[in-house]
Amino acid sequence: MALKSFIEVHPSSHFPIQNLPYGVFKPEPGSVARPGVAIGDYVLDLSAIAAAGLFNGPILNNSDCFHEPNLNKLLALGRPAWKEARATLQKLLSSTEPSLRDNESLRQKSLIPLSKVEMVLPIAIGDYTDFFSSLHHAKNCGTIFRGPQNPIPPNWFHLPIAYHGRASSIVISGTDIIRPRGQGPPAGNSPPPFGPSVKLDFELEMAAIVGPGNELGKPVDVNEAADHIFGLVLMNDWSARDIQAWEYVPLGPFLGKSFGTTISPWIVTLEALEPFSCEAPKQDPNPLPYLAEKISKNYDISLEVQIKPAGQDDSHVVTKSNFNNLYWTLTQQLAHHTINGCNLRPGDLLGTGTISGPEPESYGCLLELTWNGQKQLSLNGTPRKFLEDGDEVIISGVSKGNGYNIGFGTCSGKIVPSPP
Ligand SMILES: O=C(O)/C=C/C(=O)CC(=O)CC(=O)O
Ligand SMILES: [Ca+2]
Ligand SMILES: [Mg+2]
Repeated sequence: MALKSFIEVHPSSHFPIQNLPYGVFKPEPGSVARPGVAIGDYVLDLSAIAAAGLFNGPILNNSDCFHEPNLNKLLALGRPAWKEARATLQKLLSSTEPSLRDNESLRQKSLIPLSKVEMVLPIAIGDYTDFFSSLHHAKNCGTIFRGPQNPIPPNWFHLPIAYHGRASSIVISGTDIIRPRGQGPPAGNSPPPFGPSVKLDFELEMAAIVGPGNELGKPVDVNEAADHIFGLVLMNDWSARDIQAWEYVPLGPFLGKSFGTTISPWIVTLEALEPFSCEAPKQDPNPLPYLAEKISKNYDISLEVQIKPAGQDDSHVVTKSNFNNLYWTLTQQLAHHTINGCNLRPGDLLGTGTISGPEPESYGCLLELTWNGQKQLSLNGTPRKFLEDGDEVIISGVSKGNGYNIGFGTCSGKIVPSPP
């Protein structure tokens, strides 16, 4: 029989007992942030569970990792600790286990309606890297910028391309995004125009949260890389296409990306996603040995982006994609990142890159959906080429199982005007 919680969970919920994603929350404004897992319409306060002595397995029984304002300590402990925490929590929340179910005062203390809490960034992010791992996205961008002859750079099929992003401007879902100002490409011999970006875009991405990481100088083997990934979040790599187009040759994205990146509050663990793992696309040419993995895994996660245009009450679906569109796997990304000896640390964030599928309805950003503004989308009659002030972008993600969902909730942000 399927695992069931004593807490009633609607079949459409993203957060059944099979999921138990980790976040960090404040029960009320001004209170101390603490780790929790989502279950149905509630968050279970893990600091209260730890204080009650209910993390009683061999690794976690004396750990203070659930009394931290972020998950970094838990991430550093690695997969054996993550498995123990999951087993403890699934047992504690199951319909047949009395220790929390029948303890009214602990239930009152530890189960808080999601509608009441404030979610904060679940991790302290030291470093953020953003990959470029969807072939469809790479091909579309290359065609737009360089024409259809050779859209994909020759290195693309040999290594997962990435740039170093900016960790300081990563924000939690719900945070407003201030339209960046900057230089755009000049017309003819004129000086570059300066002002609020006129080509503000979203990018549909997911990101891996790094676990223990590696010592400087000691690369992670691709076949062991999964043990360094705690889980995944949804990510929006907001991009100012005009700023980016003018600045990114020769050193890559800079101010066109670093003004804001939004992540969803709940980290869905690789354990919870395991029933949705699937074979990654066959790679041709074969990757070099350090990137050749015994098991090449993707995940079947349906992704969707909606835009709620300024002044409207309804949001409109602009694209539907799937995580399994990625060519380079998470484990290849992580192994490649460390192959030169670079060290990853607990809480580092590795963005997948924009996840575009093969069909125009599955493109992961407005650059592709409007072909760099050559076409426009109709949001129930409202035209859009790029984002306008007041527009809200809402990403959602879910894996649909037999009778339950493993969901990510949403990752949203609203554009507010540049400062005067
Ligand atoms: O192929 C190019 O020259 C440019 C590609 C992009 O602009 C894509 C991009 O913004 C990178 C990303 O997905 O973050
Ligand atoms: Ca990106
Ligand atoms: Mg960005």
